[in-house]
Amino acid sequence: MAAHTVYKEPAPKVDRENPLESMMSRFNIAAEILGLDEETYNVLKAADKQVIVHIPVTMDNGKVRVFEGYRVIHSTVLGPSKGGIRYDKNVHLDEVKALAAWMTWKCAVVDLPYGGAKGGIICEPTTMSAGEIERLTRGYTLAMKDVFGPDRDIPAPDMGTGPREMAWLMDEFSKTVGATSPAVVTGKPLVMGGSLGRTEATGRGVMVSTLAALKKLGLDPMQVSAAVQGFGNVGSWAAKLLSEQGVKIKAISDVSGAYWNADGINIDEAISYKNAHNGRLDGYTGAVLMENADDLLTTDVDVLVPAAVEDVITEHNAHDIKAKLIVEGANGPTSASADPIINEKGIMVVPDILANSGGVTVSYFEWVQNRQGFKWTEEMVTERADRIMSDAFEKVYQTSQKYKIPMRIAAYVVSIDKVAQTYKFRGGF
Ligand SMILES: NC(=O)c1ccc[n+]([C@@H]2O[C@H](COP(=O)([O-])OP(=O)(O)OC[C@H]3O[C@@H](n4cnc5c(N)ncnc54)[C@H](O)[C@@H]3O)[C@@H](O)[C@H]2O)c1
Repeated sequence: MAAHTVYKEPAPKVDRENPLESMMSRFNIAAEILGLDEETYNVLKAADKQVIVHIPVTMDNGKVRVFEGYRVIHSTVLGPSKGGIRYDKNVHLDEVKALAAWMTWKCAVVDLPYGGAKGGIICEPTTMSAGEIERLTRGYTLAMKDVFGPDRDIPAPDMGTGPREMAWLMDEFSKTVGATSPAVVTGKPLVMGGSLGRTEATGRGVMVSTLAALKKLGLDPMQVSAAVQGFGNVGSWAAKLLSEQGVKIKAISDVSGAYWNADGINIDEAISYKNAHNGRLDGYTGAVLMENADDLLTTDVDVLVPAAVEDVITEHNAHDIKAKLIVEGANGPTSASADPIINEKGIMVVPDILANSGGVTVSYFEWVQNRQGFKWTEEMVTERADRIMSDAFEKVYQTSQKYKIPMRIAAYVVSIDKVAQTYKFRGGF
């Protein structure tokens, strides 16, 4: 059976579990459960297209620097591909490939008519001027003009990029095709076709899926405590919305450290503090600074929300986790090697491809609004996104019950099954 195929890829440059291998090991388990035939397995495991470009940019000192950029289209079986663009010095093709495949599964699990893609440029945006970043973004867009398109491939922000870069991308693409094309990219500024509700969408989806999971576990949100790792867009919104539902947030963290308060942290206060201090919690006095920030992950709470970076829950600390529920706000916060330990302990995991899919769902709404030429109200966005998240959670949960498998594998089963069935209908060569 094809699912046993050994999958070999070059090791990534970074010193952590290869994200592509992590993704493939879960993909393989789900493929085996589904009894995926060899043809479909081989089609779905490989990226459709990998584009590597070299972008010459005139730097402020007058010299030309050449940057390497990628766009990986993993699949367009369900529709045009969708996925963010990352600007970071550690971007490497393997990671982009893994992230592109994750986008395929993420879009499929929430039933969006999208395939998966991801892009990236090896650069250090924090050391570049706005002008240099603009020229880089426009150069990348021009280089990708035949890849991007509202019906082909729709980028969005990721690490190191935001509404500003998406505005430049939209403008450059529009000039290239000779027509205003807002639907070519999502995550745009609100004034130029961005969607209401996008900022909080991922954190909101984390909250909705946490409540759905607590219900299955028979736990009352008013009686449970939580720890949230990462206090950026996803972490701070998840913490705020969960605390509004009565969950006691006992610990939060960011790059400055982890902060603990047994009586519950006042999240609105912590967000105001962060906003007034350059986006960081350094010196926050509403909670005690924990000696070791990593202890947040193993602290005594009911719910753990990793919402910062990849590979923080590993075979080394999974044994010590006390939470009954993990809701993955971040992409890939749990190494594949930790999965068996977590399953053994009976911890329920709402996996990343389900828990943080609220973001891409509202990106999809942005694309729909751009194509409709009609702006939805915030209530419309929220109500529709919440329904999509609840339905997706229920489908994954029912699949986990049916096959007696963990939620993570169930999410892959739901996604792969949808893409595989569609592939069969569309047909190969
Ligand atoms: N923003 C979205 O809509 C969205 C959607 C889906 C998935 N995600 C994923 O969620 C995660 C967070 O994204 P974001 O948009 O909130 O990023 P962000 O840059 O807004 O925030 C990241 C936060 O994590 C903190 N952090 C970084 N390293 C840390 C560490 N080692 N320990 C504790 N905290 C640390 C930072 O200080 C910051 O508070 C990423 O994995 C991202 O891919 C984001």
